Amino acid sequence: MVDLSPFTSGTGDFESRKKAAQDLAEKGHVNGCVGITGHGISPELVAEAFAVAKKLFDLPLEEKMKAPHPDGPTPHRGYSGTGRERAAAKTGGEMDRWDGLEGEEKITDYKESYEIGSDENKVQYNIWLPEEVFPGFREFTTKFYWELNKTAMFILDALIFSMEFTENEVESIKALHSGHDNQLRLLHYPSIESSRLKDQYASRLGAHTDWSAFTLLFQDTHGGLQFLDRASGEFIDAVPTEGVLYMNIGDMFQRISNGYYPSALHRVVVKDAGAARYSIPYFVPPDSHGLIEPQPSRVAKDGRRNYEPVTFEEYSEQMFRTIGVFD
Ligand SMILES: O=C(O)CCC(=O)C(=O)O
Ligand SMILES: [Fe+2]
Repeated sequence: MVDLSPFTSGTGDFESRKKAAQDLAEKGHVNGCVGITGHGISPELVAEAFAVAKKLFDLPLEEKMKAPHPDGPTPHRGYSGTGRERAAAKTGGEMDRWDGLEGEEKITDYKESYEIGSDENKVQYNIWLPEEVFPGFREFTTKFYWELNKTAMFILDALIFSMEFTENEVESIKALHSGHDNQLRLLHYPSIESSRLKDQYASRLGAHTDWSAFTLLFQDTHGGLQFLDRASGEFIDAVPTEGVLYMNIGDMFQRISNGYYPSALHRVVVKDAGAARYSIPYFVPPDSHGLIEPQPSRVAKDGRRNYEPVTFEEYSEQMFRTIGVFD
């Protein structure tokens, strides 16, 4: 756990910010993930977001399908129903294990999602439900998106501060994070029948890293999110804790930091007797055309550059071609 209130409160002096950043650097360096307190997002707003997500997923399928995620990677927006091919592909090996349990047909009904971005993003353009299907959905999720971006920018400040980058480097990294390429995802993992629960650690979302610079994650009380502990090779629970949001480093900040912060490998397993689970990830990538590269001051310290420059757009396309999934 890291307390980032010196960054979010607007009152943190240099010393308290420095301490918080050092704490972040020490803990985040281990597995690329930390729990964050003092993040500045009110519990009421988070509760409202979960209520909105539940209301959305409770709608009849034909209503949700009025904002369908298109085939292909762009835009990665709108509603994705359960059982899309890409979801199964993402869980790769772990689906086999799950399938083998009862020799049932491939289980596909385990996750549905809705992706939201900035209305100013013309490439990843939003796909909204007609207003009458869910009055207020667009307004609330847009407000929530920009509230989360404020916290994301404080976290970016803390990450940058913790790396002791030069002033020029700080400015160039910040300039790459306008917020218009972020992605708010509402996620629902339906409940799983007890007859299918022989292996309560069966997977809901296979192990992966995010492509973002970093990701914020809110989850309900059911648990299931796990991060890889790199030293032991074991997955450890990100225990749902009141007031805590989990932050994980993604592939882009791993590159920016020349690998100082590792991109966190994580997955979601079934817990809590297969109860339905809701979660809300918020991905914070750099703007798609900006060049992402290990910062020279860090490269000088490390004595080598661990990654070649790439834009987020190139990287996503490359990843998409390799694994055929969107995120
Ligand atoms: O549902 C979760 O807790 C994690 C979701 C996740 O890792 C993702 O969408 O990339
Ligand atoms: Fe993820």
